[in-house]
Amino acid sequence: MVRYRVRGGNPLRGTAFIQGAKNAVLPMIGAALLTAQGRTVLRNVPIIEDVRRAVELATAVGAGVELHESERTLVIDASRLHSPVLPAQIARRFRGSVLFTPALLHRLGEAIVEGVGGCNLGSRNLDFHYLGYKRLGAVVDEGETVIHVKASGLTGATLYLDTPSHTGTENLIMAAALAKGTTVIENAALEPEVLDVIDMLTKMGARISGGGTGFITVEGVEELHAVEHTVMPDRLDAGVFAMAAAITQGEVSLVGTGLDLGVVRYKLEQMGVDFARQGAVLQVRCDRPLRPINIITDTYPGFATDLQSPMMTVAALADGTSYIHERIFDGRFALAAELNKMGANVEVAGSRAIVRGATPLTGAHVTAHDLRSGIALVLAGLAAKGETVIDSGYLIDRGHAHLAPRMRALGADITQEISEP
Ligand SMILES: CC(=O)N[C@H]1[C@@H](OP(=O)(O)OP(=O)(O)OC[C@H]2O[C@@H](n3ccc(=O)[nH]c3=O)[C@H](O)[C@@H]2O)O[C@H](CO)[C@@H](O)[C@@H]1O
Ligand SMILES: C=C(OP(=O)(O)O)C(=O)O
Repeated sequence: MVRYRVRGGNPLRGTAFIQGAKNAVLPMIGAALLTAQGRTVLRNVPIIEDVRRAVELATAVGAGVELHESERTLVIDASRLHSPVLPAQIARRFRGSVLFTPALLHRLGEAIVEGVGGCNLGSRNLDFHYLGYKRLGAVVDEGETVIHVKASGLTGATLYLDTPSHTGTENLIMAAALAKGTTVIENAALEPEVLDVIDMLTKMGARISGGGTGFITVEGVEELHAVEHTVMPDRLDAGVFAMAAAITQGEVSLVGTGLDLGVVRYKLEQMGVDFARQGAVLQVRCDRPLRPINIITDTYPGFATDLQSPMMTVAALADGTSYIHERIFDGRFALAAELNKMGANVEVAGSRAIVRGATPLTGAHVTAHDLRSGIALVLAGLAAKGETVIDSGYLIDRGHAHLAPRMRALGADITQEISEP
């Protein structure tokens, strides 16, 4: 049992070190399993619970994995994969487990998926993944709980995604990388993390073009080799630290090479937050009352759904009425009721939320329902009067590394408590 305890009121000041991206490192661990040739080294690995689960899962299928925590480095030897089973007790704890399927298919001719976890955000289908594998020549047997994918070799095909699924795109690229012939993926995801995965696969010897255009072409190759790759910075972690500076009327320098906050920066600027790029450092400060905002979540380069919850907290502290339209997931407003316990005024109607601010927030006992609602409650706690206790903190640790010490270094009063269940 993990619980966060936050006492609000301190402005955050100092330097925040942004971690490597969760949504890039997980497919990269999957990609490392595609090759039997040598050992893969991943640098700038975020030490988050999802990475620990991915290490357990890679070990369960036969990879030798060393996680060097203080060096933030993973060394993966996938030369001796022996089990096609993604065991339920590990796979159901994180979404990234779905990204192991292509490697098992190529290396062992089958993948037995006993479950896929991830944030509880309403429907999270995987039909694009399985339809894509079928088009490439796999046989997919979708049982009640277990999915069995089999293939004695994949062949390139034209694939189309109804919506540009993030992990769907990554999985189909990995499946196509070692297929015979050419695969075209239409309506592919444009997220920077997908492009980082393409970079790594290209270094491994894959032939991929069109990344970032929505139309990806993959020319299958015979084999891939192990490489060293540095995981890109986590723009969601960076967004959270920028918001923490904004709501506490603080000033924080974000350190993480090449950070681009895109639309999140522009939205925060509209709310009155100042950003200044100083070479490789992005400085964020706020010394005025926040203005309300309208947000519509979308796939990249739209406003990331994963920052919608933290932004709801910021909106609750802004002076006026903000409107949020969630367009990616049909169940991503569990935060509203928790924020309302703290004094916010959030009204939800279907996929839209109206946030009437600014209401003073008061510490309360609240629950994280998913990773991003959890971190949004941490933000609320930083701005609230008194103490906020956030339960189900494991969900926060799925995606944010060393959260309490990194925030304490900026002056926040936050502790993480771990107890036996
Ligand atoms: C590990 C990882 O990278 N997770 C990210 C990834 O999740 P994930 O890759 O699961 O998200 P997707 O982009 O696939 O899903 C987006 C939407 O498409 C729908 N869909 C998706 C696939 C499919 O086969 N059929 C289908 O209908 C889903 O139900 C959902 O409504 O992208 C999400 C959207 O940016 C982020 O919130 C997650 O942090
Ligand atoms: C939805 C998220 O993650 P996952 O896809 O890993 O559940 C998230 O990071 O907010």
